[in-house]
Amino acid sequence: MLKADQDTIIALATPAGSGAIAVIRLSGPQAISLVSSCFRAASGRSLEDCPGHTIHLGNLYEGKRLLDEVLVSVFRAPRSYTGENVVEISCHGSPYIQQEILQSFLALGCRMARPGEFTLRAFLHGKMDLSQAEAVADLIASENEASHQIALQQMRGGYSSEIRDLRDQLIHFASMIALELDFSGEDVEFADREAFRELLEKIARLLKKLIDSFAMGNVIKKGIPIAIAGQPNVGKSTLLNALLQEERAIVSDIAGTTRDAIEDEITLQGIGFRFIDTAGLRETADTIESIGIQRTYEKMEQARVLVYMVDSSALDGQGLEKARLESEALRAQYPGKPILLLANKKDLLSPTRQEEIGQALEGILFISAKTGEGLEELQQRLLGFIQTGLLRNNDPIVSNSRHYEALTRALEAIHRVQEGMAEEVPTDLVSIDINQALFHLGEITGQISTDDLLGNIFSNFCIGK
Ligand SMILES: Nc1nc2c(c(=O)[nH]1)N(C=O)[C@@H](CNc1ccc(C(=O)N[C@@H](CCC(=O)O)C(=O)O)cc1)CN2
Ligand SMILES: Nc1nc2c(ncn2[C@@H]2O[C@H](COP(=O)(O)OP(=O)(O)OP(=O)(O)O)[C@@H](O)[C@H]2O)c(=O)[nH]1
Ligand SMILES: [Mg+2]
Repeated sequence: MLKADQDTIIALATPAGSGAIAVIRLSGPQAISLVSSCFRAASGRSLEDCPGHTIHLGNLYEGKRLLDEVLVSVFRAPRSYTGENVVEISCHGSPYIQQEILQSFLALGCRMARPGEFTLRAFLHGKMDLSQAEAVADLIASENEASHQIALQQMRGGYSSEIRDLRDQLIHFASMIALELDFSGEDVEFADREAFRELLEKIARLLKKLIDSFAMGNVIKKGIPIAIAGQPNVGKSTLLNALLQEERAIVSDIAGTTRDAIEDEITLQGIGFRFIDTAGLRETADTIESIGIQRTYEKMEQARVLVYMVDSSALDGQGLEKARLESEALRAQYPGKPILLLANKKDLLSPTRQEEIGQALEGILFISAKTGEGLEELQQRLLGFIQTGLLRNNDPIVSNSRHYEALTRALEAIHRVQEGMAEEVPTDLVSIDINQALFHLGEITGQISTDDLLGNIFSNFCIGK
């Protein structure tokens, strides 16, 4: 079913609905001849005779009926996106015209493309490897600069060429070792053990680097989670609303207003941040509130950055000491997690009081969620926590969980090979692990794939891609 078969497929490449222009794309052996048979070019030339990568103005007909005046782009196999003959029809963007054109080609023997089928064909014709094809879907889905950068980098080859290269070298050793096994009676060594060890070392280093990048890649793709926690009534929900510029969470002067975590995303300087407003932390007999508080702890656990808010207008001497202890407890509980101490309700504070609090709680940031004062500085501090440098340098970042899985398995197999060699395990056993590593590396680039896997990946694409 997933073979690059002889069908000519068709789909709307632009979003459904009306627009200035819509693009209908055909791919397959008959694409050019089918369009040619119902297109009359203004130049008088036939599409059949024109070279690839050319555009033609003309009229499109269904039988004798004029459908639209269109621009037709012709790509000839193998120089096209899919590697097949491709024709793109740019028509006027009315849903009616789009449907009429689609219908007329279906009647002529085209078939509607399945989701991702154009890109699947590009993969099957060797126009791109599997990780590049997956990046096409990520690119379309990316909504901020950071995830766009990652997808674009992966689509242009990313880490897959490096993986392919190391895999090829590993195949070389695998075949040398297989040769040794063929001569098992004699004591011969075709594979240079020292060079092999170096290669394994190199592969393990690359895999580890890629695996480590996933934590960041995943977070960037989904938005960096930032939990806003603190006691009831300090102004957490007011802050969420202020950041989102929308009345997302209920605000009231009743302590315990927020019962369940509420989250939403905004983009700051190209990076998606997911802010999570939580139920205020306190001892409570209320069952529902205590479930909410339980959830607060879960969200604090999952967050990349913790914002801990206090109500600065309510901090007397005792409160100040309590806030200091709380912040220390948090640092002990979440070691390594950036924690930002926020003093809210600055608008209610006298400058001298602010100074006293600032001295007692080092690094605390004063804001007023109500007036918006200090929010700019808050966003700057949050951005500072996330190494923006990571987007500037060109180190590849893995954001695809299928790749993460395969990389992890491949590294495990490489480690087993390394151990096996160190312990002088019989060569035939070591070669099983080498093959495992080859398998998992090949899964990433698609050098090894099954119809099931491909079906799974491409069915998540949109139709027309
Ligand atoms: N109109 C249109 N815009 C589009 C696409 C498309 O298919 N059609 N793309 C689709 O996603 C992207 C561009 N990707 C493309 C990639 C390769 C080729 C292509 O014709 N490749 C040939 C020739 C290369 C060359 O001239 O050197 C080839 O690879 O052999 C076309 C589009 C984004 N914009
Ligand atoms: N003056 C002043 N009042 C504020 C400020 N921020 C919040 N408030 C008020 O403080 C009260 C509590 O605000 P919320 O945002 O509901 O507090 P919360 O931390 O979400 O409370 P819980 O959901 O109960 O945990 C409301 O009456 C807000 O209007 C501020 O910066 N200045
Ligand atoms: Mg609240």
